[in-house]
Amino acid sequence: MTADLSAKTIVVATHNEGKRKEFAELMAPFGFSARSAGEYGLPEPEETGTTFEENAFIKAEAAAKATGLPALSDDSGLCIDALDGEPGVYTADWATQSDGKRDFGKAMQRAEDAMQAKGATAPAQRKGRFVSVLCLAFPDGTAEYYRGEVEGTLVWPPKGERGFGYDPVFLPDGHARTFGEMESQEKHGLKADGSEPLSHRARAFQKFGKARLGL
Ligand SMILES: O=c1[nH]c(=O)c2ncn([C@@H]3O[C@H](COP(=O)(O)OP(=O)(O)OP(=O)(O)O)[C@@H](O)[C@H]3O)c2[nH]1
Ligand SMILES: [Mg+2]
Repeated sequence: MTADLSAKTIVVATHNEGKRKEFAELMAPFGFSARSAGEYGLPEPEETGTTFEENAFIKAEAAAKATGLPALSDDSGLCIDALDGEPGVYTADWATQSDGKRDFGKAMQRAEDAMQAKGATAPAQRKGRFVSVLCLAFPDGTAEYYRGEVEGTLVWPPKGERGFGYDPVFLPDGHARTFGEMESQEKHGLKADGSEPLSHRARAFQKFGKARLGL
């Protein structure tokens, strides 16, 4: 297969239901059939990279090779300035328990405790960003990357029941509500006027859409 998307089928190389839902909503207007790696029964590859790009490539390449289809992955995380960028690529690991299940209540508490230990109590000392790197990989081994970031402040206690992961403690700059309090369209919907969307993943997806989907 050549490195194009003319077949209008793409594997969403994720096992995270929250991401799968966001990608399905983002891709629907472009007429793409988007099935996730989980739906293809693919195993979750080990993310051994030390950068978002390396891990995004591991996931997309594995899915493209296994299915013979173009695959789009997302490697993302929360980088907190007071913690020298942690948890960063280890954002999911901070939530992973000894039984392999994820507990984001505990992960948010761990981030909070780490900030408290650094004396980061004032909002200005609690800045951070969500980062998303998308990798589009083809069965022929070629790959390309799209990065999106959103700046914000870490708040405590968590607020809101929507979204996933650390959304309830992330207050994006210029907004009065956390990601956890926002409707999905407000968090990651593309804007009709083409202006920049809000979430890190939507910002990366907008770049992917401009390069590949005729956005
Ligand atoms: O509150 C959040 N709002 C978001 O918008 C968001 N995007 C990513 N994350 C968290 O960052 C880690 C990524 O790890 P990650 O890229 O390895 O993904 P994952 O392991 O969940 O799925 P997969 O795509 O690898 O299969 C995971 O802990 C996610 O919960 C977010 N948290
Ligand atoms: Mg992962």
